[in-house]
Amino acid sequence: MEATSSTTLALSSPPTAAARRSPAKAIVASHHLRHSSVPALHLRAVPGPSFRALPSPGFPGWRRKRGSGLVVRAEMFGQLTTGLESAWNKLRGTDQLTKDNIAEPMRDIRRALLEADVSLPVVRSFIESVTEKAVGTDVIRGVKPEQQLVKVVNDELVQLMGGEVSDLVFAKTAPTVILLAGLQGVGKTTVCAKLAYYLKKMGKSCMLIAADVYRPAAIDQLTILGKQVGVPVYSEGTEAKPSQIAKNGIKEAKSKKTDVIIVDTAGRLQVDKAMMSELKEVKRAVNPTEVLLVVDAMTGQEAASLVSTFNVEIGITGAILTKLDGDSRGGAALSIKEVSGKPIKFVGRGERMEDLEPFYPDRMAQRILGMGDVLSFVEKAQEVMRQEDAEELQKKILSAKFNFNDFLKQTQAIAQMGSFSRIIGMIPGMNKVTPAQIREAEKNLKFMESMINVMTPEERERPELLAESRERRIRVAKESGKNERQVSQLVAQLFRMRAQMQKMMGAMQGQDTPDMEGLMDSIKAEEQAAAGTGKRRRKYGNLRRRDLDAMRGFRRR
Ligand SMILES: Nc1nc2c(ncn2[C@@H]2O[C@H](COP(=O)(O)OP(=O)(O)OP(=O)(O)O)[C@@H](O)[C@H]2O)c(=O)[nH]1
Repeated sequence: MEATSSTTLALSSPPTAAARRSPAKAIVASHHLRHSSVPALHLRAVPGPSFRALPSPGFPGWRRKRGSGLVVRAEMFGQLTTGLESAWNKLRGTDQLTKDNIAEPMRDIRRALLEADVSLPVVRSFIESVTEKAVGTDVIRGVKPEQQLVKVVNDELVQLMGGEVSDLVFAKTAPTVILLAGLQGVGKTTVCAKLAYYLKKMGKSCMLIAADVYRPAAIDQLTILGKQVGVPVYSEGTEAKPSQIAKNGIKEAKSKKTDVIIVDTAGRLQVDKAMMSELKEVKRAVNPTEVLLVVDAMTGQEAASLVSTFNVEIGITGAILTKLDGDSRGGAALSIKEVSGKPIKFVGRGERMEDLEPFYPDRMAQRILGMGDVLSFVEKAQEVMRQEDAEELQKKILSAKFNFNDFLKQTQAIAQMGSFSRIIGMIPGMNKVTPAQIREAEKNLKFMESMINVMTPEERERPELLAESRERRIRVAKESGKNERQVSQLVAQLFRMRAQMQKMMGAMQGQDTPDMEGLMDSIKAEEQAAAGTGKRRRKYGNLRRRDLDAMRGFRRR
């Protein structure tokens, strides 16, 4: 038995004689960004009776130790993890992520991905989007640039692998038919049984259909594995046509009210016409809910183009990636979704029946980076920052200090989140806003920004300066190409926002009981009264006067 402890460990060089006598001494915990620039080999230390021979890229020989009481296994995608690490190391001592200082780490990431056999177009678009996001990321207090880059890379890796976990789809009315395809030796027959075992644990009854008639041993193998997991296997030997076997098998499964039927099909050494047309025929005969292509992780980006080819030829719903426990470099896991558009639904991580699990892009990304702790630290820091920002804003509103910087920050935050129109559409009750109104709102935002941009830092900080000084307003108007009245309106608008926000915050905090009705009435009246109507003129006839009143009112505070 293995894997009771799963601490990720690293050796910075092949073990010395002393280290071989005591492997534990040679192991350095890697739960933090390491300083070493020496490529580290990722190992998983698990208690066990022997020291198993395991893949050791770059350090042949030393893994043959036996009887040490320690089982050491290469961590998945260890080489890729190591390659990425040199990227983080290059950012040490910097205090920000910039286009310049990120160039070299991005080259390391690019190299690491290519060495991991990720397809070139995928690498290119990945690098582009990580660069763009990393440079545009706000600095979070307490978070180092290298940690921030880890987080950006993690998020992009998750997206690259499909974002969400792609669940198995079940037919609305049973049985669900799963058709498995794949080249010879990829682990298809084994996956049939593993999947049945997995579904059985979910409480589903299963049946396996042996439709691989070209390799008699495959039928025997499936029968044995079926027995092992306690699932019936339907077979008709090697004489019948695969499509007919599958049809008959489904009939039998239906009579037994089986929930899920898994059809094992023949594998070939390479994609050929005969294979594709036979698969098409079986697919037509069984009308499957899922068609899953089993691919071998060791074949790297080749696996991704296979998924693409099968999808074009027969139409598939997803892939199952086997042999991830081996010395695979990660190219398949990282390329499949992006290259083929089809998700990886399961991964095989060993030969045992329980070694099949759903594919979780986020867990996979974390395994690749080997930095779960850094990621959660950055996430927490982001959360704290959001909270601090909100608290800061709240304080400012309550003490009537909401200024033009805050105003700008808010509008820019909206811009960052996407176009104004999309944001408006998301606000409940706001979806009746017409496109013309949205365009108008966007224009207004730009209009206001142009005035704020020419204010001095002091004026932005203390809008009272503008309220009190006509010269300042005239200057802002001149520099922004607007007129004095427009600047006065903007200043008055900020004071009105302060008043409204303060009243609402006060109400939320139970500090006073503002005249909410009056406030809402006045907002509604302003919205309803169309510009230039008699009602609007009566109520807001002297807009300049009202603006000045607002400023005076707040100057007294
Ligand atoms: N290490 C490891 N071995 C696996 C995994 N899945 C399958 N295998 C092994 O790969 C070998 C081939 O598996 P099969 O299931 O016979 O492959 P197949 O695709 O059905 O092969 P054909 O019937 O010839 O098309 C077997 O020795 C399996 O035990 C896995 O996830 N990890």
